[in-house]
Amino acid sequence: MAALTRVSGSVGLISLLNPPVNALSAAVRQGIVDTVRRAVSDPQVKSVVICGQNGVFCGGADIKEFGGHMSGPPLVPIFNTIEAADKPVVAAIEGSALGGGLELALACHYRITQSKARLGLPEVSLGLLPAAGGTQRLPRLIGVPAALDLITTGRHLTGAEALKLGIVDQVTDQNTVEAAVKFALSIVGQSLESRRISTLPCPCPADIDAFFEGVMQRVKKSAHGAIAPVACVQAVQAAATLPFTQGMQREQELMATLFGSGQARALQYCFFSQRVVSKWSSPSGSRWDTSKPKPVTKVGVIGLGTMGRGITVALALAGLSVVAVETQQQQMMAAQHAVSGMLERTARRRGVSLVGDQIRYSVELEAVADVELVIEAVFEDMALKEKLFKQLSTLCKADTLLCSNTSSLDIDHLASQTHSPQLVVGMHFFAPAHVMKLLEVVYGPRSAPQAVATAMELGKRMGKVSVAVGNCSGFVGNRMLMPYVEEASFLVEEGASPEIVDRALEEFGFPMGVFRMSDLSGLDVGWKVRKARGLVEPGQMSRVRQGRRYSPLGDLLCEQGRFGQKTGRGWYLYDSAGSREAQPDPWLQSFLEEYRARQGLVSRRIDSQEVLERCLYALINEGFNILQEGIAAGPEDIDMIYVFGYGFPRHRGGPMFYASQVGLAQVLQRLEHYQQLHPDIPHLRPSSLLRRLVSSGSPRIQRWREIIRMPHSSL
Ligand SMILES: CCCCCC/C=C/CC(=O)SCCNC(=O)CCNC(=O)[C@H](O)C(C)(C)COP(=O)(O)OP(=O)(O)OC[C@H]1O[C@@H](n2cnc3c(N)ncnc32)[C@H](O)[C@@H]1OP(=O)(O)O
Repeated sequence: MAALTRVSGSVGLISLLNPPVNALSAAVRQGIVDTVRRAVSDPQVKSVVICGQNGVFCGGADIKEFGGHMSGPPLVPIFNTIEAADKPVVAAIEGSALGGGLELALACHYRITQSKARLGLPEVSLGLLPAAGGTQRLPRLIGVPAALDLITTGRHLTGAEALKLGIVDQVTDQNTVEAAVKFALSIVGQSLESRRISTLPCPCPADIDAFFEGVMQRVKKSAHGAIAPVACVQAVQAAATLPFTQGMQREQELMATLFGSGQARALQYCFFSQRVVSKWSSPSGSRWDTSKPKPVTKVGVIGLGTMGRGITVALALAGLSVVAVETQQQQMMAAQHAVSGMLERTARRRGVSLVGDQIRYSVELEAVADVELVIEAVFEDMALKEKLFKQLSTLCKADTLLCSNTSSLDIDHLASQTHSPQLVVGMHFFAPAHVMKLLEVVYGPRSAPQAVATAMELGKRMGKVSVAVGNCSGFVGNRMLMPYVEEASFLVEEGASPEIVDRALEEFGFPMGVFRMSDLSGLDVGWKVRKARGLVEPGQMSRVRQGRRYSPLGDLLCEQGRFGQKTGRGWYLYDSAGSREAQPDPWLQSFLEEYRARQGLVSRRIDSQEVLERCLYALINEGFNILQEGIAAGPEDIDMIYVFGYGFPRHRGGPMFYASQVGLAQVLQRLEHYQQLHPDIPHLRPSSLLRRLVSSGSPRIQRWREIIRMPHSSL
């Protein structure tokens, strides 16, 4: 798991051998212990280089080991031994040096890196902190503010950025290991005193207490209840205020509280789930590993409203040629202007340079005749989309993939308008499309495996987490959102205020509660959908529609012109149209009182437990229905959709993982309880899959797929 060879006469070359990322498994750690001992005691070895096999230095601790019993030598003494060695040790960083991988490099006396290598301490995104000395060595090397930024965000740096910050000593575009060996030969005999980071003083800001107080406030605010970022700050504070050995003790104590936490389990589940969803499969038997994506270089985007603009930017940033079509000249010009600005801002933020002339604008649909894939992003109007798909099917090349960005309309129906329904899939982006990481790829029963594979691959090229899902109204994300949003409105009818509902959800970890989110996206959006479904009865207050409970509150607000932030009034009051500062609205309070009185509803006190249970369990219950119907292949798919598309707190793992943490029997029992109280709300009726899982002993979430696939009686 680690090999020692002697190269260039006197350099001991230690290679980590654990593909694909040379994670520090027990065997690798033992390998490092053995090879370092041999290299240090071999009189013919004058200096040492540590590298990783296959162009990757080290992806950090082996995350797969975290769930079980940890055995093998611990990292901290290994790294201390390396640092204390009396022969120079040089890290040769290629590919990645992340987490424990970077901590290993920090224990070495010198670091040489490939310019494109990725370096970072991403432990915080796994619910942990860099507990093999990372929180103590990095601040000593680059100063407290820069170390705090890297450790609390977990962001990756390129080799070139790492050089600027002083994390590495040299960057090369040549063979990194050869450069490191050459360097190792050149430093034999030099003093190592100043190279042992643990012995360096920690460069600190002037008023250290005030500094950490400010940092802690900012970190807590953006953590939304995640505990790891807070522990990271505490650990770095220890580096700034304590000697190294005591700082290390503090690091270990903080790590101990994080390591066994539910949040760490949830975040590590997210890490693996993100990879699971890329290995998609569909009920027709098509799969990621047997379906080859079609090469795509040129994409057409039709409709340059908010979504079309964002999609155009995302495609261009991924290096694709884009033909952007908007039928009205004036709207096209406005879109062109907006896209240029978005591209410039995003490129600046990401530190990438723009490639010119990637986007061609046109008012003619024929402009997309030679593209390999079209993404339609026109209004959510089935008649308009039908017409467009018919036209595209005639004018595009016979093998062009036709994709729709619809958020809820029937993909099969759109496919049926074309000559080649197998080439039609949904590509459902989330606003703003160049920022949000989620892409729902929607397949129908006739979609070709290659069409799904191509859309998934295109999403990946755009840096998205692509999740393949089946076709149904609202697909996965919006279908589950309906009961969640409806429950929130029912709670307000029953006595809660929008503030009470939002506070409970925000304390749970959502960046915004239902009502603040609705005000941001516009109440008219849901109004339009409800109208299309025949649910809206203007001026009417009836609370039963289409045979089930309905809340007309949202419709009544829209009828008053209260569309949310854009009109300065919605569920909240804003200083002016477009302002973001939500204030409780006394008008809304009296409106609700009057509404309840007219409905004969007696307002009652609703606590945050009820808010969370009714909103979240209704959402989760719909998730179980979706799994049962095979619309999502597994709970990981749903969880990644909610984490990346709907702001579900990542440290809760996603709704299905959260349900597994709460306990499926508990979720079932509470749903049964609420269903008894509200028999007119169908989405509180427990899903039969939930019942089946509970009667199977509530297995671990990783086993749900087996149970879902098992034949069962519907009784
Ligand atoms: C109580 C004391 C305990 C002490 C514990 C000490 C703590 C140490 C802290 C750590 O080091 S935690 C780990 C920190 N490292 C990371 O977070 C890196 C995670 N990996 C990545 O970001 C990426 O994988 C990569 C390294 C940048 C490579 O990306 P790429 O896109 O090239 O490949 P992937 O598809 O992501 O990964 C390929 C394959 O490898 C698996 N994998 C990656 N990293 C790890 C890892 N650290 N441990 C175990 N497995 C890892 C990944 O799951 C993929 O597997 P698959 O089966 O092919 O899907």
